[in-house]
Amino acid sequence: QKMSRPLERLRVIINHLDRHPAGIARQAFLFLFYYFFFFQFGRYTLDNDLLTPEQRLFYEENGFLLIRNLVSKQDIDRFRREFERICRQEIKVPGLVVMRDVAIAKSEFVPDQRAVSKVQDFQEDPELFRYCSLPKILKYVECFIGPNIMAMHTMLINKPPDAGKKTSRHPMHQDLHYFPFRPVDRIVCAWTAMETVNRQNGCLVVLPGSHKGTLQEHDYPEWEGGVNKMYHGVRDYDPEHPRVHLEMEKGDTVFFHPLLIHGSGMNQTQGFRKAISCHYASGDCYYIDVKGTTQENIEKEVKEIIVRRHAVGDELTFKDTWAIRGRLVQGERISM
Ligand SMILES: CC(C)CC(=O)SCCNC(=O)CCNC(=O)[C@H](O)C(C)(C)COP(=O)(O)OP(=O)(O)OC[C@H]1O[C@@H](n2cnc3c(N)ncnc32)[C@H](O)[C@@H]1OP(=O)(O)O
Ligand SMILES: Nc1ncnc2c1ncn2[C@@H]1O[C@H](COP(=O)(O)OP(=O)(O)OP(=O)(O)O)[C@@H](O)[C@H]1O
Ligand SMILES: O=C(O)CCC(=O)C(=O)O
Ligand SMILES: [Fe+2]
Ligand SMILES: [Mg+2]
Repeated sequence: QKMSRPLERLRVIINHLDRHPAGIARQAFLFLFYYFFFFQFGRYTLDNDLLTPEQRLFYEENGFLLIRNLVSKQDIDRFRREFERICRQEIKVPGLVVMRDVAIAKSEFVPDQRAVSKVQDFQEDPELFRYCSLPKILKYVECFIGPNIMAMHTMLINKPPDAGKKTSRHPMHQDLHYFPFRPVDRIVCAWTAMETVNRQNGCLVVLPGSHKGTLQEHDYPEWEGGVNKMYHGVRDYDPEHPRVHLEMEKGDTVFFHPLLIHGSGMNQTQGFRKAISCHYASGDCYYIDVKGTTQENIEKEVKEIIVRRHAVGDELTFKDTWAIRGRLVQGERISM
């Protein structure tokens, strides 16, 4: 990845000054350089002994960091077996949301993985939830959000072979759209490939640096073949914007900022592309009221589903739906 222009220029100046070591100008520039450097560093990452300066700078500039081979094959095989047991309905997990692709949602029911495009909210499944507490993952998460860590949202995505209507795509979006908590920089997603994930089977696609922008308005994209429930995309998406396809191998894990614009392409293979993910927030985060903001439309949809599923009324708030699912995995639960 390319470094930002201002940083690149500063690097050039510093190199130049190093060849002319005397003088006040050098001191002044060095001071400014390090001031700028730490200002940049402090925003999206925290002081830690794990990330190299290059990795830190990469996340600061791009809004994501890919760590190869982080989760072991054995762990991933165990997650896969647990997922298959859920699909075969051998176990029932309280609170679990099972979603079928919109293209097959109304077709005949078959209890195997072909019917399931993702499961969400597996916090009550000890085997799958092990993913969220893996020390290898938490060590990285701490670099972004600090030592108090809540697992807020859990998901195993089983992107199905596209049924011909491109419904297997996930539109470009910012995950913050779904979250009524802040501050934004103390939230991070860990997303681990459970097998080779490439352009063919619909890898993640990201817009590097988009995390420096603000939360955009989201809506259903106007896709002829249909869109999955709650798969909102950024409104006025510009398909010409430079994108990066994140091709990953089994166990590779990407950490990304909740404002990073990302999505995933269509699955053009016959396999079910699997990934497991968790969104973490600091235990010191706080809930916000999304009334009057761009997030009002997703709040409304979530409430409608909750009311249908649990036959409750207005007493359960958007905030409550998150507080109930959140689980502390390290440190203290302060205000979440
Ligand atoms: C950062 C992170 C938070 C980002 C995200 O998670 S983005 C995606 C967010 N998505 C979600 O939260 C998934 C929400 N999905 C669900 O809650 C469920 O899968 C439901 C859509 C409610 C379906 O639940 P289910 O138990 O299958 O209920 P039913 O079979 O009775 O179906 C109820 C009505 O929903 C329809 N439906 C089912 N699956 C989908 C689908 N994939 N896309 C669009 N519509 C769908 C289904 O046809 C039925 O419609 P009607 O017969 O009522 O017209
Ligand atoms: N109108 C749109 N609104 C939001 N997101 C979109 C829109 N069109 C495409 N996307 C998203 O852009 C990303 C890339 O899509 P897609 O895989 O179709 O393109 P691609 O990378 O050119 O594919 P391929 O690798 O097959 O050439 C996906 O996340 C997709 O959902
Ligand atoms: O695995 C994918 O396709 C991406 C899913 C995603 O970004 C999300 O659910 O928020
Ligand atoms: Fe996402
Ligand atoms: Mg594609």
